Amino acid sequence: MSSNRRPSGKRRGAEVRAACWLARHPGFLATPTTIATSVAELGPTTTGGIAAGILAAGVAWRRIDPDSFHHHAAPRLRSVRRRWTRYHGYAWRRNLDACDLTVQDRRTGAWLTPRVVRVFSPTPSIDVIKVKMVRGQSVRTWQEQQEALATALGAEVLAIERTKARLITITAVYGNPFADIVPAVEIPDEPDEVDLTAIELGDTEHGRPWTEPLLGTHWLISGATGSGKGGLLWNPLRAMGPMIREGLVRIWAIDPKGGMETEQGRPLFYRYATSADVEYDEDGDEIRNPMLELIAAFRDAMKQRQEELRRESKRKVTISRDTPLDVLMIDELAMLTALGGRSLTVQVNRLLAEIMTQGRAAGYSVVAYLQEPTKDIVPVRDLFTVRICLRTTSASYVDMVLGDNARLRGALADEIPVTEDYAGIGYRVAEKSRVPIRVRAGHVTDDDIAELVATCTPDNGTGGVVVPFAA
Ligand SMILES: Nc1ncnc2c1ncn2[C@@H]1O[C@H](COP(=O)(O)OP(=O)(O)OP(=O)(O)O)[C@@H](O)[C@H]1O
Repeated sequence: MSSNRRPSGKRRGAEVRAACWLARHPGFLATPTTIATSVAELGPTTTGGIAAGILAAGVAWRRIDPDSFHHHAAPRLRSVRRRWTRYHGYAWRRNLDACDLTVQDRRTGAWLTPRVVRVFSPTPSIDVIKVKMVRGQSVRTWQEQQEALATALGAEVLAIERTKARLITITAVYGNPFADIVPAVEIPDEPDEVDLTAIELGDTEHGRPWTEPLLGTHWLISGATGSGKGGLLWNPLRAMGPMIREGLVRIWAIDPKGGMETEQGRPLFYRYATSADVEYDEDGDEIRNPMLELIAAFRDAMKQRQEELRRESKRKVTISRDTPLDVLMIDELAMLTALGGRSLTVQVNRLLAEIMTQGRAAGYSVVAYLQEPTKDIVPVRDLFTVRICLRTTSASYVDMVLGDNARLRGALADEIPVTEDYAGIGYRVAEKSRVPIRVRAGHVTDDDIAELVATCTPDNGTGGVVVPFAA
């Protein structure tokens, strides 16, 4: 039965409110109680020793295994600290007051302050704050004050969305953790220094190396024009340089934008095709498309490798000169999967679906770059296992690349400013927790590419000879 009762106008008693508050914050009583009990039972020296031990263990954890510390402990500690410093008490109330986000109860005259229910700070620059709105407010009330609230909180950008009845989620991004350009990743000296399960691409916002696995995965890199996708093409090549040189990794490169972006690296590639190689008849109809031929040849090579593995009763490839990691890199995938002629797009989508569903165990990976990640542009989108989102032109693209609710959890890629200061900055999400992390690709200059070509050109490369169509 729905209640039509109007609010009584009476506030709950102070003791009831205090009890409710304590029920919501059990740690507030539990912590001093535990300390007091420990002091009474074990004595102050032992209690102090335990506390120092816990602190020392935390410091040691951070020093010995910073990645796992940043993944597991730091977000929790940071969330608690921020909850009580940024989003609590007088500071929180004053900020909301300044933005007209507190509401006066007409009957009691009391000022009602929207309550922070939960704070999660996955990284030092991202806070996700769940707030319970007070009566009379809607998500629109908050969205209208979005800019004022960002200023009051000192955040660079905010996103506000309704997540449940009366609950909103505010995602706040603070500052730019990448004040300096990240240099291009180093080219290792020898192949055994390359880890194909951790290819370095740049830095995370924790100041740690940003790595992604390539063996057994397919990468999708999405970003608007000028967002810095080039860095994510050249850094992995630099990181794998010695393996390319020794024929342990073979790059099959396709550039549907005519080769402007990739021409400089041509000697590195095992196979290479660009839109400039497409042949037309006198009527302008396409008679030969080497880019399609290259994808078909990649698929055929994968089939052959699968057959060899089957004959040897192996489930997975071991990377060697005879069975290298074959990587198909496609700059601007949309040109082949949506924007080409109908026959081309149908064939490319079919081939890619086949390669991406079967290629991983055989050592065949696809790395694709694109600007618009919608399903009609890239029907094979869901087959990519590693996804990176640089600056996007639409808020909806973020979840398309990084998965449901990635934007709400902090990946505000559509809010990355359109300036070169922010080029190469984007988001990735942690596999298990789905927590977004800000990353920046290393900045690869023409000299860095020239160094790569000079030191890592393989002797088995065809220098761009296009293989015949064997589909
Ligand atoms: N990681 C980076 N750090 C600093 N600056 C970068 C970085 N990556 C790219 N830039 C700069 O940003 C500009 C655009 O980069 P880039 O050409 O790689 O963008 P893009 O996403 O490939 O664009 P398009 O889709 O138009 O080819 C370049 O001038 C480049 O120098």
